[in-house]
Amino acid sequence: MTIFATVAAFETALASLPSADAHARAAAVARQNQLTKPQGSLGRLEEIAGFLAGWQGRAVPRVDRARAAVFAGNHGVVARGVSAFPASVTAQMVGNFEAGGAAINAVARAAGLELVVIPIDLDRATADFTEGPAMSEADCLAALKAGAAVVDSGLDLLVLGEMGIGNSTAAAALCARSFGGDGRDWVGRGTGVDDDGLMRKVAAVDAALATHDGAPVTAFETLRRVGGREIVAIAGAVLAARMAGVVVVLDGFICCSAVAPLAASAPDIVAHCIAGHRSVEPGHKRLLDRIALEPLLALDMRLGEGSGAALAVGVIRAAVAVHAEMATFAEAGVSAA
Ligand SMILES: O=C(O)c1ccc[n+]([C@@H]2O[C@H](COP(=O)([O-])O)[C@@H](O)[C@H]2O)c1
Ligand SMILES: Cc1cc2nc[nH]c2cc1C
Repeated sequence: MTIFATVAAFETALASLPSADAHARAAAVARQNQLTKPQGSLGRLEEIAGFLAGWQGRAVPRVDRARAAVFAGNHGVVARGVSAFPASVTAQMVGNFEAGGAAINAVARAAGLELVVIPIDLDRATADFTEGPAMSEADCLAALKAGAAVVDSGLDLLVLGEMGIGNSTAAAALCARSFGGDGRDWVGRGTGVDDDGLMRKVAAVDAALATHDGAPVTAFETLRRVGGREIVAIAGAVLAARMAGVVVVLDGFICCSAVAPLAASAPDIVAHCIAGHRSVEPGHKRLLDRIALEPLLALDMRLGEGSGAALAVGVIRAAVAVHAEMATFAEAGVSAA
């Protein structure tokens, strides 16, 4: 993917994002308004059908080929005691994903999603970003490319997720550096740290902000400095999906944090994205407000691994089904208003 060959190509792509097909969207809205229901009565299901129609360029959208991609990475900042779990759990959970035993496996099966798992250099954690950049330029570009590789233009929907012990601290740092605020504004309990762990997370984010203060606040530099490989890969997948016109379903706080540095310079970057759910990690609501996405579900989840986004696919499938299958007033002989 040439847009990830160089940093300049990446930033240029961000500055020239394609739009949805307005004609296909208008045709979908016109069809919705003829279906046997009071106009607007299917609420956000109607909006989802129009949204998919616009990005797929067809008046009657479909969800035949849907993929979930879960990226995994390890984080040097774990040395600061920021997670309730040891870093070794990242690779162990990848093994669990590959064996089919994790929550995402079950939810993906229930939602009719193909699942791909992409561990990125798990034996080579990022550097501790409280002290310097998490990644080299080459490593960050490689992670963007790993993300882009899960996108193919034949997909009807792409669900994104992540696994990485310590990555809720990286997510908080990405949000703070992109949107302002400090550790206290963006940090939460992640996998379930106690009060001391929470204080260590706040301190790590504040230290990272100080260390990288003065460095350029571009999308690439923020990803490279305080991100992690799995998060950068999600950013790459979101941008590649946009270029291919593929709708993305985002998961929780960490997954959504991947778009924070992009949204800071290109607010329209999430125009092809649906927020699958709102996680209980407190930064997630703040982040969704900043990127103006309204989550489909709010089920008090905080698992990650794409689970909330995959669950939302059931709602999206139903939106597409009613749009495609309902009779119009004329077809059913029902009197219109
Ligand atoms: O999706 C979320 O909002 C979410 C909230 C809390 C934790 N997680 C998951 O837990 C891990 C990060 O938590 P932590 O405490 O290790 O930073 C990572 O593997 C995420 O997938 C995910
Ligand atoms: C067990 C476990 C499963 C996960 N899935 C996503 N993040 C996770 C973190 C932990 C600790």
